[in-house]
Amino acid sequence: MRLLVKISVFFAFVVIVLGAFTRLTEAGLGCPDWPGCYGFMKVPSQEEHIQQAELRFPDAPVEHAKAWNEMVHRYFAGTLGLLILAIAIIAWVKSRRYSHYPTPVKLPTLLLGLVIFQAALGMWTVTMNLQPLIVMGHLLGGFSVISLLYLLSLRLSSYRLAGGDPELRRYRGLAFFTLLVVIAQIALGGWVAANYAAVACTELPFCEGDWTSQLDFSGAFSIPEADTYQYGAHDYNDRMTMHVMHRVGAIITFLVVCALLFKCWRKAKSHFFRRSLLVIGLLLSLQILLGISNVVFQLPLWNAVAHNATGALLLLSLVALNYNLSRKA
Ligand code: HEM
Repeated sequence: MRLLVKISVFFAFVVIVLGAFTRLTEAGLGCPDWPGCYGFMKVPSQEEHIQQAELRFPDAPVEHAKAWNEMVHRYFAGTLGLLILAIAIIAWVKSRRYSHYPTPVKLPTLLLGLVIFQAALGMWTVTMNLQPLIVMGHLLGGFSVISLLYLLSLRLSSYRLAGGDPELRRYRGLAFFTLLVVIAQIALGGWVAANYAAVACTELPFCEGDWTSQLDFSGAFSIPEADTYQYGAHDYNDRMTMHVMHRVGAIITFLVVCALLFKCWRKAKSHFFRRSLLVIGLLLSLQILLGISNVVFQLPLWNAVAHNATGALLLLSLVALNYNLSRKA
């Protein structure tokens, strides 16, 4: 089961990266239906199938590259769903057969429920034409799945620091608060991405022109009526406000994470904790650099994919720190 969970963490990471790639190549609606693609289980390629597809969906001509991006994401996500199902079944069976050897059951069951909900969000992403709340929810769902899988993998591994570090345990509250701040920042990033607000503010450190008088907070967190949300439905002021919120969030996140790292570093005695603090610091710096490059270079594809992937890794590094701070054995 331990190996299966580790493989699933890796798979979840691949699914997250493929999800970002799909969105950024504007392939979110590459297949207008779900779970198939134009009614087929793979992208239609033969002439006769393409004709059938275009008869079924006259408003959505087949674009092979986009459709394949979307389908590869779905195949990997489907495989991840099966892996999580297998983990849940193994956990249930083990906990019944070997009651003297405790096997986590609640976490695998929660994961199974979450991955089913995540599949539903994937479907609504398509059927509701990229509604931003659904797109952001799908991003957060993916990050939740990988976090819980990683937590399960930590629970199944033996602790490398027997007894933990009692000096550091006092920072559990701060570590948990930092985790919540990072989750909020990820949600803001998801909102910017889902509303195509990345290029709504092109200067640093803040936006061009008289941006302060154009801020519109209620507009930024509303959802306008629209037939499709591809390429965004908000006006400039709303998008610029979303973008500014994510930048302010980045400053707050930076300060809170640095405070945690600074306090823990002074008390940490083991290499184990020092290494994990270093990893968090490196991921935070990389994430901020990638965020700034998103703005300076106007959202290059691989930069934006890397910003998403590093966000996931930063989250995992904080999940691990939180878990290890409270772990005793
Ligand atoms: C700790 C800091 C940060 C975290 C955790 C974070 C996280 C995220 C996440 C998860 C996304 C959504 C990615 C996606 O859906 O593909 C995002 C989007 C974005 N972030 Fe950040 N971010 C951080 C800092 C920054 C900074 C400092 C900037 C710029 C100054 C920035 C600029 C952007 C932009 C422009 C997007 C939209 C990208 C797109 O449309 O794909 N981020 N961020």
